[in-house]
Amino acid sequence: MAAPLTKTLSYLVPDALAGEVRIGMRLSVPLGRRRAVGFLLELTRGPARGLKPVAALLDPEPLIPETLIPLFRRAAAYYQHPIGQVIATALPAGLAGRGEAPPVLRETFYRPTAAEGRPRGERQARMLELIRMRGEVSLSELRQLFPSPYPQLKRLLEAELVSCRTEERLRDPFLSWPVAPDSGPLLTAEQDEALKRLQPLLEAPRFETFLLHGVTGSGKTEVYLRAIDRVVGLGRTALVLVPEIALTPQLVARFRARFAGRAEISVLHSGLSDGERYDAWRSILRGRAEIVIGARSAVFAPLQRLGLIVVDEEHEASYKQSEGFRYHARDLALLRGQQQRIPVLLGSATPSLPSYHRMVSGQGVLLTLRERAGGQPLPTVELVDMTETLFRTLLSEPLVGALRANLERGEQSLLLLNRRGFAPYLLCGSCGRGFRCPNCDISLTWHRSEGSLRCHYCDFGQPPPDACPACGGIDLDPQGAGTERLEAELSELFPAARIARMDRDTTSGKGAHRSLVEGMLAGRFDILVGTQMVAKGHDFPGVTLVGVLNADAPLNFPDFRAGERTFALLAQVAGRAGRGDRPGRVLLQTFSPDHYVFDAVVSHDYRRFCEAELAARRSLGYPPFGHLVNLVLAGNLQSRVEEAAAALAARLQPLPTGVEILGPVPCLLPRLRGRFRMQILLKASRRPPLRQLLDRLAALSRPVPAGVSLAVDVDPVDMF
Ligand SMILES: Nc1ncnc2c1ncn2[C@@H]1O[C@H](COP(=O)(O)OP(=O)(O)OP(=O)(O)O)[C@@H](O)[C@H]1O
Ligand SMILES: [Zn+2]
Repeated sequence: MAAPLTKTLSYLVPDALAGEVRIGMRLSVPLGRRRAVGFLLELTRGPARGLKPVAALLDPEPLIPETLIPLFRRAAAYYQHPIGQVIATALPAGLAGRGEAPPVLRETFYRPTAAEGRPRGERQARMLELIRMRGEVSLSELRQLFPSPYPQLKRLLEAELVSCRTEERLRDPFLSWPVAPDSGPLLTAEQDEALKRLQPLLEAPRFETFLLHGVTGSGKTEVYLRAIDRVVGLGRTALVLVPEIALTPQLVARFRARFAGRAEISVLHSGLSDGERYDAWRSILRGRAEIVIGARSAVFAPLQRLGLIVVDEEHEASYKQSEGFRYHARDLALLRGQQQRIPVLLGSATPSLPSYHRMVSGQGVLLTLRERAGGQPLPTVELVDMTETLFRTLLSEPLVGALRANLERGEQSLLLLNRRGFAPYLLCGSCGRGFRCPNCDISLTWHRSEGSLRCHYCDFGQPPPDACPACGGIDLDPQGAGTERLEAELSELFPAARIARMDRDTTSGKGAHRSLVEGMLAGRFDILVGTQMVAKGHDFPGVTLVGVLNADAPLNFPDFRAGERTFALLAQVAGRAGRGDRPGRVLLQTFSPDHYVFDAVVSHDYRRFCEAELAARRSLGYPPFGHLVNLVLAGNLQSRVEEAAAALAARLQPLPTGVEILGPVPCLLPRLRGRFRMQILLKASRRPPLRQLLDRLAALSRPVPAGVSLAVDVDPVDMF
């Protein structure tokens, strides 16, 4: 059911529907006194006693392929989430609700007929000219160029100067990035070797996990392309998961260029409307797309005859959904591979510790690319010790010098400061009062160009007051720096430089991110400033200098993964340097140059970092050596949430042997969007006792009182 029920329900199929009903269809069924949407997961024969009849079938054909049903079942059980809501997450929006599918779009196309002649009206004549010139023009385009074109079109049709045809339109706006077909470079020896290892499983699929660990710029994408080419050539389909599709225009373009005219690619991205998602789902289901590229939820794409799943940048935290159904797409990709008996290829320059650990403990095949594809060296990485520079300079002298030299040589630079806005705080110069979000109780960030104080968690915003509400003082001081301030400072330092900024604020508009990428590729910018977005996957051959402003900032995050995350971020951003003909240089500004993370980044030694980090995790029993489940309670009344957390912790006793309970304690963000939050962290070295405890939790009637919500986060990734 598309309802928060943990169990599945049985209904009777009335004789009238028996001929048409099939697994994977949506049904309208009675639930209590109302009607609800259900998903048909299983058909059995048996006694009908006590069963209510199905009211209607909502789909003429199954909407869910049978192969996905075991995935939904396992995911629901593993993440302790109602199966109906699991399915609802997978399906295009709207289909789990009242059952109304978005209308199928039809598009009309106009073509010239053989008839010669010129219509009388000026508008008609211009339309006809366009249609003749182009051979065929769609109604939607005509509507854009000629508002309300219908009367003229009608006359053109009547005069038999044009003809028209209508077809079902599958909407895909991602198809506009221009591509030139390409057949791919000669493989490097390492790429070739990796493909040889993959080959047998592409030909005769069975489940296996491959981890492609390739240094930045080693050409992992090329390995995916060749592997998929093989899969498609054998008549099977492939699924490619990427962390965030809107930030991956280059990868998508490479796929489209390579498969142009040979295989249909369906791109599932966040810019799709509900209708477009529905179209994409249907076209995949009907086998019209051989290759599907998409973010997290694409792991459920209804591909048939699947032959390979690729998970690019598999270390990315965005593969984990952080609310509702809290699944991890990489883990579900592995599960799907196992269920459908096909290989799964994980790729990254900085693989996650769990994936790396799987390989070294023999649960998969490690494929390594040690060299960059064009033979370029990895960039040199240098530390700038900020404890030795003057207090409060944002840009150190060495970094300014390197930027200047790069500008003089006409080479591009990229700067990372992982904080958007102008300044993280605005403080009253007289009394020191700051401004906090009324909903989340954290400091508001000063966005100068927007003229507002903004919360980065709930997006609350307010204009800054003219005077301090506490003391009436009028000089409010921005403290610290974000990307907006960095951009401003750079423009003062280098007035002639062409500077662009890439962060959530500058890329929210349609096509904005893409035009920044295109601008960098075309050499229209000298310096690109941004948050971690600039570190992701870009292949800008012109960039020779990378600078990181607060390289140690993420180390201070109170999370056992802080080291792993910092390493990944720094290694990834460093890897943007020197990908073209000229060598790259990286400067990391840090207040703690002695931290072991920096050794690993400077020496590009991923393995040594992993070994050290794994040893630490092992001694503390953290993943991948232990398993975590976070229970997050939230509500409007603090005392209620506290009491509920204490009561729940008590009800979990006695704990199965091997399970530890940490808390209840307030969450790292004790208030978020106006709700108070407490967490109970469960930790175990083995899964079975943890599972046993979760089953007990699921069986509790009313685990939390009214007014308090409970979220179960299995394998949490962000514990804020
Ligand atoms: N065999 C090859 N010969 C020459 N160039 C290649 C070859 N394979 C890939 N390349 C080029 O090398 C560059 C880097 O490739 P790609 O972007 O796939 O690297 P990557 O491994 O994904 O890097 P990162 O993890 O840093 O994003 C691209 O410009 C690509 O076209
Ligand atoms: Zn807030």
